[in-house]
Amino acid sequence: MTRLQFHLVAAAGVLLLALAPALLSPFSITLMNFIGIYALAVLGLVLLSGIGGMLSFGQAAFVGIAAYATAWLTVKAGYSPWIGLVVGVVLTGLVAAILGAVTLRLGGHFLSLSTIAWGLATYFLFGNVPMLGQYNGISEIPPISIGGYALSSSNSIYYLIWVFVIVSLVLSANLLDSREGRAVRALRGGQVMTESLGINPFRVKLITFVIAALLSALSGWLYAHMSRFVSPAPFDVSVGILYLLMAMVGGMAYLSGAIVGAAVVTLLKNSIQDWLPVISPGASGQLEVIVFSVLFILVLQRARAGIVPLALRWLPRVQPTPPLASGSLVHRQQPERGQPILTIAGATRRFGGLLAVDNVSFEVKAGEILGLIGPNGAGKTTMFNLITGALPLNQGRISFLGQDISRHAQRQIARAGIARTFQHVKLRKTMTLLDTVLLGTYGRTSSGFFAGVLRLDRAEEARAQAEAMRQLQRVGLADRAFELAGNLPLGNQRLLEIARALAADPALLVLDEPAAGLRSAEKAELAHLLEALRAEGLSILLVEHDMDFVMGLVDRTVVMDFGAKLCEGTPAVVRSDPRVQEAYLGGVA
Ligand SMILES: Nc1ncnc2c1ncn2[C@@H]1O[C@H](COP(=O)(O)OP(=O)(O)OP(=O)(O)O)[C@@H](O)[C@H]1O
Repeated sequence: MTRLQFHLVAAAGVLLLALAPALLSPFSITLMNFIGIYALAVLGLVLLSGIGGMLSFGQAAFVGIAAYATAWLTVKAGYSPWIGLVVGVVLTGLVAAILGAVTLRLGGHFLSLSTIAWGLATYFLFGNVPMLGQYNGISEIPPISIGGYALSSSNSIYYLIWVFVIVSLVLSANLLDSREGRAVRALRGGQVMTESLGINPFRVKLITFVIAALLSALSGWLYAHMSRFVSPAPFDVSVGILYLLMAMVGGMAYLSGAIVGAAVVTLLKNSIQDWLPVISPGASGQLEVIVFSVLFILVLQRARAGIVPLALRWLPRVQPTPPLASGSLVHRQQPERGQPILTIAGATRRFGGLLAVDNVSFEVKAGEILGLIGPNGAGKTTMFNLITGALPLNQGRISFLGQDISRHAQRQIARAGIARTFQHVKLRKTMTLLDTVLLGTYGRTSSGFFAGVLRLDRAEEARAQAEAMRQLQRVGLADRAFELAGNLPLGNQRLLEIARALAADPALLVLDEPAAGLRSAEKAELAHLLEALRAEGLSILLVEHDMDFVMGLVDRTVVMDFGAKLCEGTPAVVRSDPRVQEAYLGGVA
């Protein structure tokens, strides 16, 4: 399907939505209103949990904060619902920023557990504060008015709800297709990967968390003025779980999954409410919970990815948008060949009583490939982690381009010009090759969330895309730019990681066992690429096990054993050193 056809289909969908009030019964429109209101909250959850990887059970609390804020302001203080919208959104954003700042550093399921805690706390707060009507809630909330026209009927508020849904969907899609959106998509790759790209994962998580809360706030505002009544029950943690179910049914990783999931679960809930009283009069409330619990488990077991990816398999693929590709990002002036660029002086790292790196000193010079080798447990990986900032030094000093980086965080080191790859490839499998390499340009570009959402970033994005295409060409993967990273064989995935690292325009490339797991043809291709990069003036530090690969490629080698530096020199010198033969080569030379 071409882009034009896709836009025509989308326009037809919007037209159908616009005609719905003329075609459907008022009851169906009320259901559609609920679907739209749920979809807004679920859209936030998709961004937060499905795409950003932060599982939240507490999204209903944010819906509630905005709903109560507008209810109180309009009923008790007599303000317009539009003031209620502004205050509701600001208040929800503030609460989310504070909660996020406190909880988002928690790893793994501790974050999810904390979302349950504040979900419950908010529910009890609503139910116990006399000003908020306690468990009776606040009633007689006025309808929203536009230019003196009150949106008091289902049909009239319908348009407002769906305008909010469509605008939020489009803006969220814009975000995901921008510099910061790619950072959100990278979060699931873990802290070490995101930091290695110069991204501050905590900041990205916090902003995503606030955006998700703001979408919930819009949902809460519309809910309050559509229902004209708020009470604690619709903002309970169980509703937060229902939102999660909607996201999972629709497709957690897809923005459109929010609408599909909200629609399927709302329609199902409605039909359950029709037939459960017939099966079991008097117990339908409890049975509904059981039916949804069973559904949740079934979805987890059978269709974890949701409906949207299933449907996408049958629908024609939309042609990828051609890269914007114009102009170029600023390139760094590479240091003069032969100048020391990385100096390690007396680096020491202990793990308890074990000296993993023991007073190691060496230099990497501009334009050379330096190999760091040693037998298993010699301390190479620890040394690698010290250089890239993944581990702090106990003693010693590391300087890069004359700057002391010993105490720098990983992302500062990345931004200073050291780009790395990983022994176990760290790629987001569902990102295209182009997007993967674009991630590498993060530290060289500056468009923020706001610019991304409003598409004010296109000029910079065009330069970044041109750069990403150039790096893909450099590693020989340009013709596969729109394929998914997960579909590549391991050898190509390693090349892709190198392209991503090169997109950061580093002065030093550090590679962690790049030949591990590669077939000999792939190794030859990799060696050829590294030689070409050296010829262009790039400096490379290679931590590698594969002796043939290292010795045929590097200018100099540093050998480590038992945490200490054993010797250093050209491959010929190192090969003939008896200490090395004894410790590592076992007489191979
Ligand atoms: N996080 C850690 N906690 C405790 N000990 C560690 C830790 N990381 C590494 N070590 C120990 O430090 C020593 C050096 O390990 P390191 O992984 O740096 O060696 P290596 O040369 O990279 O080995 P390999 O080639 O097997 O990866 C080993 O004895 C290892 O068990």
